[in-house]
Amino acid sequence: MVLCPVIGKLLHKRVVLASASPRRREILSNAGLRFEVVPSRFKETLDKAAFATPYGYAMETAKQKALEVANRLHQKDMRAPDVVIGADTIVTMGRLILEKPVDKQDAYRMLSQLSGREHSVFTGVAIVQCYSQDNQLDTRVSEFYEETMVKFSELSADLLWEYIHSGEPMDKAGGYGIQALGGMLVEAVHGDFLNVVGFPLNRFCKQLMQLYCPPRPDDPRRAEHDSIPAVDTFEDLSDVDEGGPEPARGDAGSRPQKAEAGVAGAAPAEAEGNGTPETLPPFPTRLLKLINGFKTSKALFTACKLKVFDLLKDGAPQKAADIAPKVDASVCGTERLLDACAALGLLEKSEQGYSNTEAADVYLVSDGAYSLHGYVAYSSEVTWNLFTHLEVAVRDGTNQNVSLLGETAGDVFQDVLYRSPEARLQFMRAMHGLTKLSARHVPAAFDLSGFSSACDVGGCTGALAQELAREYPRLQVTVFDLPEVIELAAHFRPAGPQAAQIRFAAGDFFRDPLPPADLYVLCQILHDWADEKVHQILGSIAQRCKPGAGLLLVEMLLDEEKREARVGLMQSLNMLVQTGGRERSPSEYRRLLEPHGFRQVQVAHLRGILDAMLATRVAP
Ligand SMILES: C[S@@+](CC[C@H](N)C(=O)[O-])C[C@H]1O[C@@H](n2cnc3c(N)ncnc32)[C@H](O)[C@@H]1O
Repeated sequence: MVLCPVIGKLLHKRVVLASASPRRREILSNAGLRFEVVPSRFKETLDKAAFATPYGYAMETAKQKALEVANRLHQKDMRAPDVVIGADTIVTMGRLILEKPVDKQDAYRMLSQLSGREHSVFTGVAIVQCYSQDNQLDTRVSEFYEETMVKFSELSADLLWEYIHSGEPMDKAGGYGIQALGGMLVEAVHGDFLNVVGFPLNRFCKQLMQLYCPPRPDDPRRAEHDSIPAVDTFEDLSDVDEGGPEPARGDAGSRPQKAEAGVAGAAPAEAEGNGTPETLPPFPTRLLKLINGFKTSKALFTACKLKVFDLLKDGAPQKAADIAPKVDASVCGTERLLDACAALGLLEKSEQGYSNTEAADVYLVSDGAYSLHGYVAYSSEVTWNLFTHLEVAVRDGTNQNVSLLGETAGDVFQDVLYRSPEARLQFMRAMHGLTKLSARHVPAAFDLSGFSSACDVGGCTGALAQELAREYPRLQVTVFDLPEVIELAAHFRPAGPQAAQIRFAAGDFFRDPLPPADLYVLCQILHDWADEKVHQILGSIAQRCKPGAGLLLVEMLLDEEKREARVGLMQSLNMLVQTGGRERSPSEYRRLLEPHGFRQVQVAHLRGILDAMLATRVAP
């Protein structure tokens, strides 16, 4: 039986408790919550002196514990749990914070301080709601604390030592466990008993309710049901607003002292001056994140440019002062950049210094098999600059290469992206890293085993060709691209057995005949061009195709209403500023394909950022 209906509704979600505490596990299981236990690896090393209040420290520790688990699970599974719960319990005497004793002497010191006196037990709790979109983890953190006053009897030294030798104090904040032998030390408890055990269940349920079904200010049931309303007052558990937790706001009405509690949704407040209740809008967490998003990108770009991740690869942690001279930067600037990277989950920070996260080791070092370093460099040096002209691009509907280069830009590839061998190689590195990662599910999206030869038109470094060859060992793939690209493609040739299946051919798909094949592939080609040029490319392919030939399109597919495919819609803006092309929906592609005899279109929405469509050439 589940008394709190919110807990009942959480049964359909993946809930994770980021704590190894058997007591917390028991309290939450007894409440009917179903969850996995993934103990946090966050080290409880926050500087207590940096917090104005002890409960501020407990809440922050709880939050960091939960976020560490959310990030880890997201990185591991590329899918976050729905909710991660973190908690941290501390015992305080005045401003002194007592955590777990480090040894028996420490336990004795703590317990004798508590003897005959009243102390506070605070548990900070963080409820982290996770949203994975486009492989990005988005979190909404709601946090609160509960305080319980506990009074100990006068305790003799003998009694304390006897208790300490029982072994019970060692893993418990303040050195005692109220639910077991330690209960004998306690004379009085004022407040939530379970909070002292380690988890304030009652307050947790209230917080869940505020998160998932915030009461409307004019709802009469609000007054009748202080904490647990009847089931029918619950709305859908899906997000009720785009705003995040409301910081520094007290619970409406009852307990204003718990000012840090995060509250999603509007809460009534007194309008200044006239005492009229008004509704405060939810705190715009996501909006602020959007406003500040460019800072995040640039911090990552800068760390890559300085080769911070290369420096830390597979090595011992290093301090900012050691890293700064090696990357030719100031210590104060380096420290801030490293802290920012740690906060973004790109680095780990410990007492020994900074080290790479697993993701940084795989994706952000410059020489890894799955490195995105080239894509980061291109984003920082080309895309970033073009986006500074987004307003003009939007006003004029044109790409901004002229603004960037300060001269008349002709063909986007031949005159702009390939204006120098360095620029060309930079673009190719960017494409290679991104395509190798994002096109890996493409070969298995459809059964292509009936085809014996493929031509990857505009195949660049052969990143997709390598994947196709791996999946279909009998397939021969020709990578067709401009001569200047083919010239540099050797930098990217695979060493494995697929190498023999892949050959490279130079040419211009607007002018030259394409190599023969029974499957033509266009990966991130059509999005570079406006419809007129797309028809030229498709016309040229159709000319070479016999009935039954296949055409595999690999692109970011937009949803038909152009509402949801956030990464694709951003990419469509990107195509506007960079090439004048666009991303399209499946039906827009169908309309382009049909006049060229490509029918029976199948669509596969793949994991990652690219999708695929397979069309068959029918008899004219
Ligand atoms: C956006 S990239 C895509 C590369 C590759 N298909 C991938 O997904 O990684 C566009 C490719 O089209 C090639 N390209 C552009 N214009 C071309 C032309 N006229 N003839 C042949 N290839 C061309 C470029 O050199 C580049 O490799």
